[in-house]
Amino acid sequence: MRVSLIQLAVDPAEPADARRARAARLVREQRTSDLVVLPELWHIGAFAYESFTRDTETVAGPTARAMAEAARDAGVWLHAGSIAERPEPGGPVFNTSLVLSPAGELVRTYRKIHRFGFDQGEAVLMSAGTEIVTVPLPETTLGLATCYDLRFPELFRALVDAGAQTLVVPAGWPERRREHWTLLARARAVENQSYVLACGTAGTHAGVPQAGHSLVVDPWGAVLAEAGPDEEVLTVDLDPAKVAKTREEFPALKDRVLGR
Ligand SMILES: NC(=O)CCC(=O)C(=O)O
Repeated sequence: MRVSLIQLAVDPAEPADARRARAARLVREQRTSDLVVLPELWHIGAFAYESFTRDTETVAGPTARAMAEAARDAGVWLHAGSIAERPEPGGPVFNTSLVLSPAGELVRTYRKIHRFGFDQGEAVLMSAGTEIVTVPLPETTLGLATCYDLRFPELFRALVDAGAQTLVVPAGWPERRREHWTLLARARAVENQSYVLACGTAGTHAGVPQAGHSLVVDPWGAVLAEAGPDEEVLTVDLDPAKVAKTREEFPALKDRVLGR
């Protein structure tokens, strides 16, 4: 199973429509992949708080439409990262991930459960999701999480209990906490004996330099590929059978005592 993580640069000087067109072009270039992943809130920037309630969309809006066409043209499963979703005019805004099929259909959405910012930014401007979301693909079952969610192991355990084998984490993670990003991505892979596809952004927006360093981690915790700081596409061939093999050969998940 071939996966491509598109570590997109988010530059405030680039209009959102131009970035959508560029992201769509990059998705179309991944036609040899089975699954393509984009980062969190790439249409506005994960730290561009002033955009959170201003530049909102629905799941039928311009980002979703551009991504549906790109997924269909490339014939790939597409985790299109997340958008600032406002389902109803004047209603709450969610940080919502979109998963599209190779036919360009929106098959699942995930609303980020843990909002970042303590008492500012996302934590006050957006509403929290409540639903654990998995997506069965032909080769693996995805478990969905977003950025700050990476710090909450109980979410990932719940995803594994719901059948997840490949944990997908779009993010807009800052450079100043890059060590946490790589450490936590590997920890979530090891403790859940799952692949982790962690896809961040590049560049600087809202004055916050982004970490880049997207990574693909295998169920044993080995980093199969890691990006640098700039815009880059990481393409990796995964062996979906490795999840069951790892869980069978080192059955730590079966030894759980609490929370079963
Ligand atoms: N967009 C985010 O969720 C940022 C998370 C973050 O900066 C951190 O957990 O550290």
